[in-house]
Amino acid sequence: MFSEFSLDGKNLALIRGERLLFKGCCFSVSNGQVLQIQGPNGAGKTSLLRVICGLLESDSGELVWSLEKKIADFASFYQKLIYLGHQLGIKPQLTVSENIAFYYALRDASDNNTPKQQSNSLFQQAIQRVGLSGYEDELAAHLSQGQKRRVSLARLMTEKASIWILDEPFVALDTQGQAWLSRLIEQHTENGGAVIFTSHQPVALTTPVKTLQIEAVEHD
Ligand SMILES: Nc1ncnc2c1ncn2[C@@H]1O[C@H](COP(=O)(O)OP(=O)(O)OP(=O)(O)O)[C@@H](O)[C@H]1O
Repeated sequence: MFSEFSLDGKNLALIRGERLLFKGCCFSVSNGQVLQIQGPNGAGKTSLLRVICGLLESDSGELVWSLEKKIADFASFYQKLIYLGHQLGIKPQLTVSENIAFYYALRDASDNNTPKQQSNSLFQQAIQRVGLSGYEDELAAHLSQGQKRRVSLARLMTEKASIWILDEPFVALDTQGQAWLSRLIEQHTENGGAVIFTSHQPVALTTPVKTLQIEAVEHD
């Protein structure tokens, strides 16, 4: 379903403030693969995700994106990724329905090919799939942390991004929510997508998971 792509991180190093967070960081991700970034608090996992998304620049090393086996510029790749960070990106003053409708409106604004009626039925399915049926008219501000996380994760179903970049996506989810997210990730990779995520916990997936350990650099 997704065109052929790969992303290679080569010898990346990052300094934040005066502190060298990591160096010599290498990884590779392509269609159908899952990469879990692990490491202690403050090692630089979120920072690395931000480097991958182009929100931070590494101090050395490079990221090599390729599409259909050809080296691609970041702008072409940017269209293909979605980043869900620590901030959930939901609007507390809007209801669950309105938040999810907003994601679809964003998607439709950049995609004239999906008929509106199709979006509406996808929208109902999304609310059901994230397990928030019955909460459609609840203000997001009044939801629990896990329910807010579920609203945020609905974006994964609205976008057609091939690479999902997820910072601690399992945080606050209950057992059923974790199983649902695991299945969503598996389905995405079965369709040829890729997922890069951080988690302090091991995650059970049927898709093989590559791991990248970020070690805190020793400072004197
Ligand atoms: N804007 C900033 N300026 C300077 N240092 C920063 C900035 N943002 C983050 N840092 C520092 O970079 C380090 C790595 O932060 P980061 O959030 O990437 O770690 P992490 O591995 O994701 O941690 P955690 O497991 O706690 O989420 C931390 O020591 C943090 O204080």
